[in-house]
Amino acid sequence: MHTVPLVETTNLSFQFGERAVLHGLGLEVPAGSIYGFLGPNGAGKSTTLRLLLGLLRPGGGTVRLFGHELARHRVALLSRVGALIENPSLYDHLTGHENVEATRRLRGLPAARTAAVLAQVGLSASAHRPVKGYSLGMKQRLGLALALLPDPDLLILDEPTNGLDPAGISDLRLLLRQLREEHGKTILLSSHLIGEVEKVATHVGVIQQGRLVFQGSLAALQARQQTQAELVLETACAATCRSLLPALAAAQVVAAGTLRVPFQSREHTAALASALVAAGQPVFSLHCEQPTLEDTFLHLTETATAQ
Ligand SMILES: Nc1ncnc2c1ncn2[C@@H]1O[C@H](COP(=O)(O)OP(=O)(O)OP(=O)(O)O)[C@@H](O)[C@H]1O
Repeated sequence: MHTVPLVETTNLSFQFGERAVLHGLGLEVPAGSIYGFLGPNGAGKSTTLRLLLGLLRPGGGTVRLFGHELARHRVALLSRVGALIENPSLYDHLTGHENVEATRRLRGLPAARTAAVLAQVGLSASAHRPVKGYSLGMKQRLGLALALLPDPDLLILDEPTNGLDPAGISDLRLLLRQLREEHGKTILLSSHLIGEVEKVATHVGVIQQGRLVFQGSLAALQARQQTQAELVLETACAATCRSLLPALAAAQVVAAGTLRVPFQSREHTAALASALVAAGQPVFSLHCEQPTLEDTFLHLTETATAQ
């Protein structure tokens, strides 16, 4: 069954004055996903998230949320979205509970929501302490509690781990997973760190200079990573080996005695070793090097820059 993406942009463009910042973006955030929106600083992540929240008006293209056009049903659609775009604005001298209560009343939401969201973000026990004593991670969770007040179906979080220590990042990751798995939320979060996103995301979009250079499941990104594996061969004379064996025609001579060749399969590797020995060439070592997901991410963003 094909379900409508919760967020879908078509040919979305934006410019600040003369400066084009987004070029024909086609985001698709599947319902029930944690979508990691990745890109280096300045790539256009925050601008995109602002467009999704109706805080900026597109220069071209459309934004659809829950299958409906944002420009036409803005209020109704945004009532189903919770967002954390900058550091949450909190009253430091008030308690966590009082902070949530203030926003709840302002928005006319049921009284029971306050305790519910504080529990959801794991702050029930500290709810009656002043926020000025909270760690950055606790403040971030309180910000999330505010975003969760209207019980939104979709959460949009801009760099939610910014400034958090490793323990805070790990806590937040756990919380996001819980929100998805136990409360059915779809989460779109931006980050410039693939290492962070790969631990929590089910889907990934990579943006570079305002263009989407990859979009798909995390598994698809990992599959791309696997296709970039290379065999590294240490031998006596790399150039001789390459000229002797057709299988090495595409190999790269990286040093006098070292060749790199795209990895194909274990069988291909074994055949290559036999052919080298049969051709009288020594094989000092032959091993497979797999790029990390971070290498793949850097490669994606660097390739795009070079275009
Ligand atoms: N108000 C503005 N006026 C002019 N240019 C802007 C404005 N805000 C952002 N930009 C530019 O638009 C581009 C995209 O910025 P954006 O903040 O969306 O990137 P980002 O991917 O979120 O990066 P970061 O992680 O650094 O926030 C950048 O080149 C930025 O300098």
